[in-house]
Amino acid sequence: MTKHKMAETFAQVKEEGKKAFTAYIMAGDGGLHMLKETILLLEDAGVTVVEIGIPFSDPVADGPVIQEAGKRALAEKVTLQEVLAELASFKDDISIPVVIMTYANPVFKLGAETFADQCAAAGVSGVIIPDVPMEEETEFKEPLTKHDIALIRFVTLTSSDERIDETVDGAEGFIYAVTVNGITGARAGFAGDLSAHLARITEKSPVPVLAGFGVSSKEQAEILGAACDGVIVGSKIVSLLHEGRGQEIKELVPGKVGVK
Ligand SMILES: O=P(O)(O)OC[C@@H](O)[C@@H](O)c1c[nH]c2ccccc12
Repeated sequence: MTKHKMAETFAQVKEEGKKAFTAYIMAGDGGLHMLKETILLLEDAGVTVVEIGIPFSDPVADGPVIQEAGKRALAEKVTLQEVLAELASFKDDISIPVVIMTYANPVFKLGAETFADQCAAAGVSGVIIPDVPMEEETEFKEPLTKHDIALIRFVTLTSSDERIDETVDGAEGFIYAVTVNGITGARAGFAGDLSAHLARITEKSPVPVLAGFGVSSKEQAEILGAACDGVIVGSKIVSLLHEGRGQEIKELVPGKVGVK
């Protein structure tokens, strides 16, 4: 798939009266052979997009749950290249768009061109590199653009209006709207003005705006989703999969807006 295909998927979800639901998983947690099965389980659960994390030794933005999953995956010696090769082997058997989440270092090591080529061969629609700010994205973006793969940008709670304008200008795939100040992980509550913040970004953005960090229940997904185009759920999904409770993931995914 490509970023244009991903855009079609988002449009279809909207047409169905639903919000997008992106599920983050850690590649190699439980073994790389589990990847296809896990993606099919997410598809069945009604997930819109799967965000596949690549295990990394120094995951600065990851909270404890994702860090532990990364350690388990690293113990399996799973690498970026292996994940992309594995994905390529079954890409025609899955139907939801795939986004790769990796830090800059593994991409540098592989080379941005090779990385983009291998993402294309793996049918990847988008890439998230959280430690690469917009100002430094060009060398990653150019080779991805050749393959019609999106480089996804972040907006944070502290982004000024001016910064939001710059970020949405030329944004691709979707905007990752970070909902808390800090690292990933489940949280009980959010700032009171979060919905207004999300609505403001959504109004400005040419691509869907998805809210992520700390979303761990269907109720939270519904509340945040109401102010933007959907949510991203990581730690909760990673925990459920690790505990062998993958069947419960469907209970996190909201149905049609306004229908309980
Ligand atoms: O785990 P949470 O709080 O549900 O948040 C999603 C997040 O885990 C996932 O998108 C992610 C994992 N590692 C990251 C690093 C940076 C930004 C985002 C991420």
